[in-house]
Amino acid sequence: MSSIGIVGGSGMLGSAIAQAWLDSDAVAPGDLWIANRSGTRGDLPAEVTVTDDPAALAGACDTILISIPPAGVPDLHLPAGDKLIFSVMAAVTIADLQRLTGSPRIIRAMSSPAAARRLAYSPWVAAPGASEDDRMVVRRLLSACGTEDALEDEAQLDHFTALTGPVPGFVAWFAAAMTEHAEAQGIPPEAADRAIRQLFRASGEMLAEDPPRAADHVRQMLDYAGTTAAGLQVLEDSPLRGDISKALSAAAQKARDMRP
Ligand SMILES: NC(=O)C1=CN([C@@H]2O[C@H](COP(=O)(O)OP(=O)(O)OC[C@H]3O[C@@H](n4cnc5c(N)ncnc54)[C@H](O)[C@@H]3O)[C@@H](O)[C@H]2O)C=CC1
Ligand SMILES: O=C(O)[C@@H]1CCC=N1
Repeated sequence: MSSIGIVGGSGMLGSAIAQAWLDSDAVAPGDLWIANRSGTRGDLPAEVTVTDDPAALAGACDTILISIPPAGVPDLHLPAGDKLIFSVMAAVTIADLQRLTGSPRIIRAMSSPAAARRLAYSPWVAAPGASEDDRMVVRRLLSACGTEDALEDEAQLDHFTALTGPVPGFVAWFAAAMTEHAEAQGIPPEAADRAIRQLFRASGEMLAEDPPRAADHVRQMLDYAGTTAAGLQVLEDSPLRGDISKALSAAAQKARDMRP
């Protein structure tokens, strides 16, 4: 593969993606460029080129991933001609990316730091100027980070910014609530912590298997009509489902409000 650069490649998400690419051999270290604010290498292998100049990276690389905070976008100088640009930034639209880089070949994705474990979910939307080859390149690069899906409606990426961008994100809130409940019952905090971490590890693996789907698991437990069903019925009768939807909508709205 030709050179590929990550602007913001030492940040939380950019470094996770770089690690996935290097670990999976999707990108050879000698083909990878990283731009960050300081130009410092950190733990990156010596063959990776590190720069504090995004324009130099854009000059050298055929494919450029942008992963900087949305607030930094107005100050970013990244003339890219017609190179392939792809972004995992929240809030920054395909139109913004076209204005920023001048390139028509844009693919906008959402991903997550779970990429470091090759467990990210990365939905993406291509601009009309992106070719079939461009789509294949990005599909391969995002597959190296976990699973990916091509979508048609760019607006849905704001919802994925809420749903799957943060890891463990909203799931951590449920784990914390269960841990607090266990502690409130007098269970020693260390045991409560270990118990709930193990529960979420096992649940994650079981839910990743398909089928059954999450809703089918719930239905099976309700049908079993045992202890779990008694608790689940309290949730079913509560406003929690609507509140979860409100929370995810607020996060998606924040992404829309953060447009640079
Ligand atoms: N951290 C997360 O969980 C997720 C982050 N994202 C998105 O990823 C993007 C990056 O987020 P994080 O990695 O959390 O940020 P971060 O703050 O950890 O890292 C940002 C990186 O960008 C570099 N940077 C900033 N401005 C730059 C510039 N003008 N030129 C070169 N390098 C520059 C910084 O040196 C740093 O390495 C954001 O747009 C965010 O919305 C998306 C999904 C999840
Ligand atoms: O919380 C945030 O703003 C970032 C974007 C998506 C996930 N984390």
